[in-house]
Amino acid sequence: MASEYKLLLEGAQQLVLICSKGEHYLLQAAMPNLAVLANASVVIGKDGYIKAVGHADSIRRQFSEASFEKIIDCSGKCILPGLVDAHTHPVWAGDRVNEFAMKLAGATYMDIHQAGGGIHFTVEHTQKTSEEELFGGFKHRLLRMLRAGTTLVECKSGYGLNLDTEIKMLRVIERAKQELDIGISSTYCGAHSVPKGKNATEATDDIVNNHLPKLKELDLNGEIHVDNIDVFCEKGVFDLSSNKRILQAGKDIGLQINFHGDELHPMKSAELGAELGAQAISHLEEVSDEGITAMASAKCAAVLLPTTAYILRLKQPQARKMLKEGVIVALGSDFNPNAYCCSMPMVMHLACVNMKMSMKEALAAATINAAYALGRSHTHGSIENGKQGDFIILNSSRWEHLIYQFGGHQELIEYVVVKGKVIYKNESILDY
Ligand SMILES: N=CN[C@@H](CCC(=O)O)C(=O)O
Ligand SMILES: [Zn+2]
Repeated sequence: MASEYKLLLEGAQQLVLICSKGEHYLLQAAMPNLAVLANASVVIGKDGYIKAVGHADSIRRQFSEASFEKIIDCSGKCILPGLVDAHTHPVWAGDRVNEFAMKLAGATYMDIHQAGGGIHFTVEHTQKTSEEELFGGFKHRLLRMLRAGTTLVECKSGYGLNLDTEIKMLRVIERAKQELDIGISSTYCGAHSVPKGKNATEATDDIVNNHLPKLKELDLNGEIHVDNIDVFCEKGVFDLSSNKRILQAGKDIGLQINFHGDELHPMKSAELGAELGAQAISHLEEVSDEGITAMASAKCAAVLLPTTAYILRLKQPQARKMLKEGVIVALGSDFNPNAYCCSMPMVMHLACVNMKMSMKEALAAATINAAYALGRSHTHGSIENGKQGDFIILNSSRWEHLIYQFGGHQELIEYVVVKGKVIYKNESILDY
């Protein structure tokens, strides 16, 4: 094929496609057969999208006349799709390291929240921090995520609570979408907590009557585009009826419903999400059996967050039961000042050890299923013709090392590629 291409990834020991038939998600039954090719290559076009995937010999023959801007010799290495992080809170100011000490000493998440710490502390600091400074911190965190292999990440507002600060956070996220290579799905989470001076009903009224119309206006004039709407559905925060009003109003202006539910108390959030057509619900440590059934039939993804259950010593979400019942299980880091983890390899490791997922299940949950939770699995989450050319290349001959090595991704991830462009090359990796 005589033509010009952006990138050739050549002769990988393992090319982990995830899926190969255009699936938008994988259920448990399909996960043991995760698509993996041996001695394989990938071609990425000038537009950043995948043009060919196959055995190295066949790609070499097919593209013998073609020229490539860059060729990476992947012999002895593994290629995987870029990881997808389906849940983060990465825009904030103020340091909460002291709360870690409080939790180690026995304080619960709600003890700290009700004493004015937690989200309230971060809100106070985020409200008084400039947009420029917030962008600086956010950019630094996104680069950390990229180096850990994340190429698409969901990013929430929610440390503003008042309209001006929520818009400030969303502008910061929008700027990152324009200026950085990492893919972003942005989420309005103005109902992350009830702001001081208001009760939940007043806060709900403000969101429905003021925040959401403003978001619609900003979208229409091209200033900010938001993808998802989120609420913290929790006892003492926003109850089921406030959730219903806010989430439905968000859906009415075109946002995908993707919210926090059934985390600390059983709230029937899963049942509500299924009823409202939610794309995803996160946490679910306290989900009911009926909620699991409802999510499975509504094709509503469960975004499980192993760092939260670990740090807060919560009961683990029932990943095995959800998988068995046909729920689309995805993973997220929940990066936030409470759960300071930017690494999806670490998240997958915790999902395997603490939630009893297999490595194949964890990888599918951190790629195609996480992309599904963000409504992006037609472009992300697997290595297939026509999808965006996002990859990680491991200096290892078996992909499982990405999960098996506990906190070892710095030594393993040699390249991170977004849209066919090398965004990160780990110069400290030596070939032995
Ligand atoms: N549970 C609510 N929100 C976050 C925590 C946010 C914070 O503590 O700042 C979560 O998903 O874990
Ligand atoms: Zn969260």
